Amino acid sequence: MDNKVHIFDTTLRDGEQVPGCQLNTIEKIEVARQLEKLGVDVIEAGFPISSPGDFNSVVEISKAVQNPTICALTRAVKKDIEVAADALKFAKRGRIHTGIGTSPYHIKYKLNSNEDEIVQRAVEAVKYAKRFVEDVEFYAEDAGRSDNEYLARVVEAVIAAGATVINIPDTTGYCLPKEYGEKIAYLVNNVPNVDKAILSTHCHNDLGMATANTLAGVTNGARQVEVTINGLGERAGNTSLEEVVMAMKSHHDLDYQTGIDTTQIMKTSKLVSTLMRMPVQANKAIVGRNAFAHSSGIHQDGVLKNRENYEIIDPADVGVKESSIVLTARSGRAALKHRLHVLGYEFEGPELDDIYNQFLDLADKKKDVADEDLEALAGSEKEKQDRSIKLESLQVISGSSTIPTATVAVNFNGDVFTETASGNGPIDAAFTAVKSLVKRKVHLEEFLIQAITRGSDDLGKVHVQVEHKGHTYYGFSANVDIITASVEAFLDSISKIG
Ligand SMILES: CC(=O)SCCNC(=O)CCNC(=O)[C@H](O)C(C)(C)COP(=O)(O)OP(=O)(O)OC[C@H]1O[C@@H](n2cnc3c(N)ncnc32)[C@H](O)[C@@H]1OP(=O)(O)O
Ligand SMILES: CC(C)C(=O)C(=O)O
Ligand SMILES: [Mg+2]
Repeated sequence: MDNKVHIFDTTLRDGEQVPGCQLNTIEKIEVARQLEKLGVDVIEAGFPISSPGDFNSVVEISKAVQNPTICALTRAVKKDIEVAADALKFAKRGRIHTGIGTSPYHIKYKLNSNEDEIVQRAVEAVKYAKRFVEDVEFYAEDAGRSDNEYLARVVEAVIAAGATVINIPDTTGYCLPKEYGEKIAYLVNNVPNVDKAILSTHCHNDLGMATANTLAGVTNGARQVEVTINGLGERAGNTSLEEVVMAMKSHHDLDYQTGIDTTQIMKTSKLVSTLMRMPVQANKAIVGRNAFAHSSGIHQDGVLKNRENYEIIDPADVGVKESSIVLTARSGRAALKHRLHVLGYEFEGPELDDIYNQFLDLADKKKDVADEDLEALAGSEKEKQDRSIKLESLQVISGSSTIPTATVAVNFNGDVFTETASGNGPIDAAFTAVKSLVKRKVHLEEFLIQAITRGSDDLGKVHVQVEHKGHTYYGFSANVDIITASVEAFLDSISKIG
């Protein structure tokens, strides 16, 4: 069997079903172009019958993207199929993805039907789609909870009707990896015409097993995986593209190939997160902020001796510049000594013990220790003063009928400078003022505001990530005033630039 695994990205369809993640056509084109750079084989661009906007997006993505196949979703309904075919008319390679539920739940309670009728509707839908396009994918919705024998009957019938790809969705994320793998194996072994089509996985993450199930599907014969960037998707999400691709790449022994340029992963993740306004959790595999950050002493010591002691992926392989070592009260001498060395200070033996103890005192009081804190500990004249950059005062004007304006006063080592700026919101205005005050070229890479509880009187926690001369710096603050917290976090990140 061919070891090429086709990557079918459904960020713009299943991912876009997430509340609050809807994108307009221009945004969808931007994502589609980035998915093309990433090297996906298929882009599921939308569900054209669902709204004029989604129809239009499929049309425009078909025009904008050349290499991937463009796929449009339908129910097993003639009108859906006609509209999908119309939306795909500009696609270089168009695919209609049609299907129907095959589990007892769906057949009886959702579709008010019976097994024989569902086979007939499935076959009719595939034949009808074939009138418009050569490439027809069939999904057996809720295949995860469908009886394998019945599923095999449906699959055989739709392949005979012309389906080129057969999607076996674990729609409710119910299956265990062994169970899902056995389902694929059952189809491989019991559908006589299975070699005429590609089997596809489409797993949901309700029990946190989407990636494991997808890989179980592949090892048992599936050669297309349906995935989304950052694992976005209905409810708990879909299998995340980055996890499956990197699992296959890391396990060379499996010998699977994809067309993905993995160095584009981080860029794609950030674009989707920003446009869909959906922050990536810090500990998300591959693309989370902490995925390549080492914060405890034993790990830091190990990584400094040999990166591979604690890293199974080279960060550069997924487009992350470098892994980071965060100095906290859980750090040890090795990490401190290394950072001091980078800053130009050499400490050994009792001197290192001494500065390490001072460092621990400071680290117990702070969340993480910045370079200038270390410089102060190391005795640099320049840094003997207090912390170098502090917010002195902040005043913002904002509202529905005014241009948001911010006046920010920042204390640089005792000297206070003030700047006023406007922006598309109060935070943008304040950040613009800060940027012109600090006179450093910083690029805001990530900005995340979170409320800990749900009350309107809650503290706003802000994380900021900025890039300066190829290096990344993190800032953090918490305040009941989210604009103040944002500016403080921004200044915190800037203050860490050496
Ligand atoms: C597992 C998935 O992710 S499936 C994709 C989910 N995505 C979406 O649903 C987004 C797009 N959906 C929509 O815009 C709308 O639901 C539409 C346009 C498809 C249909 O809208 P409406 O006609 O108002 O129907 P409504 O959404 O209320 O109900 C769905 C109908 O489709 C039927 N249906 C559901 N799936 C299928 C299917 N695969 N094939 C045939 N009929 C189906 C349901 O049984 C129901 O029919 P009924 O009204 O006769 O009981
Ligand atoms: C429409 C199908 C493919 C789906 O998203 C699912 O079953 O989860
Ligand atoms: Mg789905």
